Amino acid sequence: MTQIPLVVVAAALVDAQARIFVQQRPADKNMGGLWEFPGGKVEQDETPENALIRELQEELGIATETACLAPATFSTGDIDGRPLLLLLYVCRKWSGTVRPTEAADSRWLRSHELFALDMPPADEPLVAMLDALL
Ligand SMILES: Nc1nc2c([nH]c(=O)n2[C@@H]2O[C@H](COP(=O)(O)OP(=O)(O)OP(=O)(O)O)[C@@H](O)[C@H]2O)c(=O)[nH]1
Repeated sequence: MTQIPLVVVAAALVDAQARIFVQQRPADKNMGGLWEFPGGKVEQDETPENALIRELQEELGIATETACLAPATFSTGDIDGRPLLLLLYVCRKWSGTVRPTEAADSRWLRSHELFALDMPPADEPLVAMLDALL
């Protein structure tokens, strides 16, 4: 049976030094310990951009808006047997200070440094594309 993909949105926050924010998933979560871009699942009746704005507020305490979210690339994969569609946006403008609320750890890294991180399989093509883009 064909399943509707789970849509997950994520942001590459890029600072003035061209560093990208990544955070480590808590050990007790699905894919715990892996590094990822902030974001999460798009809920019913949410646009992808509104979902990402909400997740950035919840996870990092920052505010941004749709006009500051540039669609960058996407990848596909699966989560527990369900197809995954992972949408990555680049965001260079937000208000507030990035303060992770849920992450086990976090870092600001140059794009080439992301290759050394242990990330979910669906993030690998995103990292390669980001490195080419930035
Ligand atoms: N945020 C985020 N999730 C990712 C990335 N790559 C990737 O495979 N995922 C997967 O996409 C799913 C996102 O779910 P989540 O648990 O972070 O989302 P959420 O905040 O809505 O979760 P909740 O159900 O705990 O409220 C996870 O299974 C996660 O492992 C990524 O770069 N960022």
